[in-house]
Amino acid sequence: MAADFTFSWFEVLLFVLAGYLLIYGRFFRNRHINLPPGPKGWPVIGSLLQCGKQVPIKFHEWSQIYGDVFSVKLGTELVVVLGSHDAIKEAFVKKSESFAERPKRWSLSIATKNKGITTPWPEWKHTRKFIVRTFRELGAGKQVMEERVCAESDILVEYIVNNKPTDLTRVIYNAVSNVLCSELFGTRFRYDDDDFKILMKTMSLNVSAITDANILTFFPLLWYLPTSLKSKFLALQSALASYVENRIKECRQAMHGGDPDSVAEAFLQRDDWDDGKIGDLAQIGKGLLNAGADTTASVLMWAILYLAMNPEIQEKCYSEIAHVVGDEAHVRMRNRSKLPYIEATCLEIYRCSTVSPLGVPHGTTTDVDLYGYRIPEDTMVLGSLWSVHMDEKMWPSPREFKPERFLDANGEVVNRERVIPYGLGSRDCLGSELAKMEVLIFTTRLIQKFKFKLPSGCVAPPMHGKFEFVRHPHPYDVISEARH
Ligand code: HEM
Repeated sequence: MAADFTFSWFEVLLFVLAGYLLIYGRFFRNRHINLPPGPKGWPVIGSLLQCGKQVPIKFHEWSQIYGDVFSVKLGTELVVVLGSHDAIKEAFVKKSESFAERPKRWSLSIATKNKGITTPWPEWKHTRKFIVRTFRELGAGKQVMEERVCAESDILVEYIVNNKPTDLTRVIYNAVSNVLCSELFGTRFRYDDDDFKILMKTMSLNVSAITDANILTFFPLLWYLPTSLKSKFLALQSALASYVENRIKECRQAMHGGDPDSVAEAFLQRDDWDDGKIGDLAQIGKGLLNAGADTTASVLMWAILYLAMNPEIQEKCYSEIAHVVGDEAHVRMRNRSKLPYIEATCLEIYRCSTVSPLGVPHGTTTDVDLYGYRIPEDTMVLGSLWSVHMDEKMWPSPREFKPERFLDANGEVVNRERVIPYGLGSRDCLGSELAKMEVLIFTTRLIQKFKFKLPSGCVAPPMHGKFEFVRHPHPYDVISEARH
């Protein structure tokens, strides 16, 4: 219990000293290594203050000063940042074995109980492979996934209030979370279901708790102190895990014995399944909810904002969809090649929104050489997707929203491989196939049904967005005018 811990000042001082000696032991070891260059930070806090609130923008500036690979001290943590497409490819694809871990840090280990996927858990490879296969079977094989996304996009349309300035964040979150629940547990929920409302509330609190708890990664000694940051973070993680565990138990009761139609059912049908593993499966499910809902919802919120701010682009998208599939049929993944302007618009949405600007931290499995520098084992490595997507040499006027930059003179889509919202390599986004489907089907369904406009006289929100763990747009109201 938090209140039972009392320390004298002398004990605190001893504790802090011991901790920093330990950490600086590592620092002195690293001093003799040929680390990538980077900004000089202060003792103890490193360069945290220089980063400010717009960390990816600062990292982009530093990559222009120090090069494609630079290092920075954040608190007590040495972080290596990869600031270009080439550097990310070199590390995460070509030297994937050395960069494939997640860093062994307390926040990650405690939050995941060292289980799940986004975790320094020895079994992550095995688990990841199984989930990718299950998603593939639900997606490509039986097309259950696409049907579910189409059905949810129609329900979303019903919930969107016409002609009244409205913030759509909540309904968009409901829709993408419901798709995830369908994939994970085989059931969707009514948006007014009490259990679903609790899940939504817990997930939204969890997003801020994860962002706030970042500081604990950079000052790991804080984990030993009974701070409210830590207790809030742990309480929300455990609430989410027990929610998932209850859904898995329901799923087990409803199992029909045929081909699995959800991730939970696929696990429950495995030969090596026993009920003692239910906690592990809950951690896996929790990880998928954490990783999949906020990111996808944020891309869709950016999409609506960019469309509302660019009526001509919105109309071009509508005309192409109306011409190729009409007003009623859903756009399907197989239609993509016939919809180059839509594909270009989605690429531009991904690029301009870059909702995961620094990806998920990687950890080195061994001392490794990169671009002539030496990176020590278990160093935190971040791929700056923001730098890739804001590279002026590749994307002139990178802050402008211009789908045309992805179309050549013949109207063919170009440079799609230079947009990497899902990362690269063996730890890239595990849910990317589902997410791509959701972004395409939801965005096109909304364009088919509505004309989005910013309320007259209203100033667009600041477009730099809020850089949290996920990059969100600032809250905004939009008018959704029904087309038919
Ligand atoms: C548009 C939406 C999404 C974006 C932009 C996105 C982006 C990313 C990125 C950048 C990473 C880190 C890659 C790396 O470490 O190099 C990642 C990892 C991950 N994503 Fe996504 N993601 C999205 C949706 C989803 C969805 C829907 C799911 C689940 C169904 C999901 C599950 C995961 C998981 C589990 C990981 C960690 C993989 C691992 O550690 O091996 N993501 N995502």
